[in-house]
Amino acid sequence: MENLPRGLPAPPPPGAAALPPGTYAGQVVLVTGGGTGLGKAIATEFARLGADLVIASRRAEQLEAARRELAAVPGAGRVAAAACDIRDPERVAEVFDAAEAALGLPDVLVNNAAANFPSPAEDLSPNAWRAVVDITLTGTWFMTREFGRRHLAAGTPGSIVNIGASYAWTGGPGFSHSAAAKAGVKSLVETLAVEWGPYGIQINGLVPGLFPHADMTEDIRGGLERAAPGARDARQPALRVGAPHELGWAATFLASPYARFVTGHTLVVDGANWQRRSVVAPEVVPVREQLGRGPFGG
Ligand SMILES: CCCCCCCCCCCCCC(=O)SCCNC(=O)CCNC(=O)[C@H](O)C(C)(C)COP(=O)(O)OP(=O)(O)OC[C@H]1O[C@@H](n2cnc3c(N)ncnc32)[C@H](O)[C@@H]1OP(=O)(O)O
Ligand SMILES: NC(=O)c1ccc[n+]([C@@H]2O[C@H](COP(=O)([O-])OP(=O)(O)OC[C@H]3O[C@@H](n4cnc5c(N)ncnc54)[C@H](OP(=O)(O)O)[C@@H]3O)[C@@H](O)[C@H]2O)c1
Repeated sequence: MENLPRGLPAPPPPGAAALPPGTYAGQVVLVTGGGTGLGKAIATEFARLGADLVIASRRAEQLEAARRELAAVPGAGRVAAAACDIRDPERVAEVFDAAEAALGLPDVLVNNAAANFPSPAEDLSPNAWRAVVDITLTGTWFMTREFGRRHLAAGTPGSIVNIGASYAWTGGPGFSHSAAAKAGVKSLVETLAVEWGPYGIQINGLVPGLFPHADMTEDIRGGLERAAPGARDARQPALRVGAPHELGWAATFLASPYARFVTGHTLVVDGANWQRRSVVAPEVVPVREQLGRGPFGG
């Protein structure tokens, strides 16, 4: 038989559950950025397993639409939406107050919200840098801090999943702000797993590879189109990109009772794309050129 490359098999279809039904019944799960893209896919898998959900991000209208969708997932518990800019620690505390009053202190926090746009490093204004680092790293810290303090005060266990990116290890040409912030997010996982483990708080990272979805920002979509026009599957060792529900399965596993001894770990779900380095890698194309920018200062 011919040994043709076929890539990694497709996952089971959306709607299948990776854990026993009701794994999260009676548990409250808070997902930042749970109204769009991968955050919504992650929230969907928690809903399918019976969780009560809180989704939080800035745009109330889009959150409300997602809230309705999530409430309709078979097996879902109650679903609440909270408009929140995670850069604002007071608003973050209010969201936890409201969640506690309505559903109970979240047992699981998924720090999924992040900000990103491609740019040559030398073009970034101080404010552009701050916007990305403040949302991705500092916002993640504000959410984590609030969650940790409340569990420490109550003497209850909890589980945190931080969504990362593989350029936390490799660096991210064209994404200097986001790569630096994601490296900080990964470092928080490693620090807090040790610091809060004695109090029963588990924290892991979860890194998506390339997971295209309908909510991708125009900037990211445009960068992707320029860098990888057409056949994206062929550019992955798996010969396919990720399906958002696959990431949801990984998140529900990491925060579940079946992964209680896994902490301080970052799981990469990318079909080994980030390992694809070689001394004869493809020709170097400067970031300015990849982004269709003219000479700096020109
Ligand atoms: C090399 C390329 C390869 C491509 C391959 C793709 C691979 C894909 C990999 C997949 C990885 C996927 C990973 C993911 O998907 S991560 C998730 C991506 N999703 C988001 O980022 C959603 C949220 N994003 C936002 O709200 C906004 O984009 C930002 C982050 C801006 C925050 O909004 P906020 O309302 O807080 O801020 P602001 O509007 O007041 O702006 C603040 C400052 O920022 C400057 N600013 C804003 N935009 C740009 C810009 N485009 N170029 C240069 N600068 C820009 C702006 O001028 C201002 O600076 P100044 O004027 O005051 O100085
Ligand atoms: N898609 C991929 O291929 C990929 C690859 C690697 C890593 N990731 C990571 O996966 C996660 C989700 O990304 P995505 O692709 O699903 O992108 P997305 O749809 O653009 O999601 C970003 C979410 O974060 C929320 N958000 C942004 N700024 C916020 C703020 N200040 N306060 C509260 N919420 C905020 C956004 O909602 P509002 O705008 O309403 O606030 C949005 O729901 C991110 O951590 C990203 O870095 C994605």
